[in-house]
Amino acid sequence: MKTLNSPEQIENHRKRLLLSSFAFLGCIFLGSFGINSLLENRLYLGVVLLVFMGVIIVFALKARKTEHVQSISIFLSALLYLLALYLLVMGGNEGTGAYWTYPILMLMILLVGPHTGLFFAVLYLVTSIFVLTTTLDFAYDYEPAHKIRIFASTTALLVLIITSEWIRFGSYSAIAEISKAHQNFAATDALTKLLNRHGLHSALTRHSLKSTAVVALLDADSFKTLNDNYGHAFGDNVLITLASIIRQNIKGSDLVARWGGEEFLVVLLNTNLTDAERLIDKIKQEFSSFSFQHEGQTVHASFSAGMSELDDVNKFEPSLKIADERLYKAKEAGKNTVKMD
Ligand SMILES: Nc1nc2c(ncn2[C@@H]2O[C@H](COP(=O)(O)OP(=O)(O)OP(=O)(O)O)[C@@H](O)[C@H]2O)c(=O)[nH]1
Repeated sequence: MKTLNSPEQIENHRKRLLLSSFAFLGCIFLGSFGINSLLENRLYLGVVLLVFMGVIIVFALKARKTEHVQSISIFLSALLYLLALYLLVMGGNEGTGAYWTYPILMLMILLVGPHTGLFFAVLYLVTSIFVLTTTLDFAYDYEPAHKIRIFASTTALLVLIITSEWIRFGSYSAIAEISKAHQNFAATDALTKLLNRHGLHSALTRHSLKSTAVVALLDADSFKTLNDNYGHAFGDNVLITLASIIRQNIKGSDLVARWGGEEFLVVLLNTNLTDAERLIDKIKQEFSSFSFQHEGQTVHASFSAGMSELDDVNKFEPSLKIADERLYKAKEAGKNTVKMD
């Protein structure tokens, strides 16, 4: 079975299952009642039921192949509304049509959810008041007491199903929010609030590069010494500051992640090595001239970087390897350096 990754996919899956089970039930009930009505010479009713059965089957099959099933669901709910109204007005077989409106109305709301479902429910109640209180020549002649019972039980059913749908939708929205928060949490580095490795990988797979991008791997210089001399909290502050300087200098569409302890990875989109080097150099200047304070003393930090080109998301790992090799060269060249070859 295909894995359902988002609440939206789960909701679409629920509707698909609902349509399939209704198509199955529809074949049994609409089919047998339709054929029976034809055999008993109730031509219109028989044709309506059989045509409806066909429509449901076609749409249930179509929904299996469609990603977003809401438009199909709204269309089917409108047809279900008309079918329920038809059964109420014409009375089906000797007035029993009204009984069949109950499952039909239930499905009409389950298919579209609480918001659109409320619209259909109110529409049905208003039209059924009109139908039950007006004398129509072609309509089934219900007993007055029967009319009141039909209306009262329909109202009770619709109120219950709409309420339960609102509750389901409320819990579903809460779960969706929690799930989103967990996804963000799993993709974010706690210290710098940048993406973490996992977050960058997933963000990158969502991108299809329109033109060349550049991968830059930045590594804070002599960070162990900074930690040893000024403490871990000071080191943390240096990392937070570097993260913030990078973020301020890149475009919203670029990606930046904390790659490891004191290592940051930047993916600059739609650019080339020359322009990207200019930008990383600017970040380097800004960072190295930043004055950190420690017990009245001013401390400066720096980073080294290696850069490489990326023309295909699938070639990320080889590009990263090249950037890493160039970062190593930058460290060997005396640190506080950017290497792009
Ligand atoms: N404060 C702080 N330090 C960290 C964190 N993550 C890793 N480090 C430290 O970063 C230091 C990295 O040290 P090394 O890998 O030896 O690198 P370096 O001292 O920067 O040396 P070069 O890379 O050659 O410049 C280690 O001492 C880690 O403990 C963190 O989240 N906060």
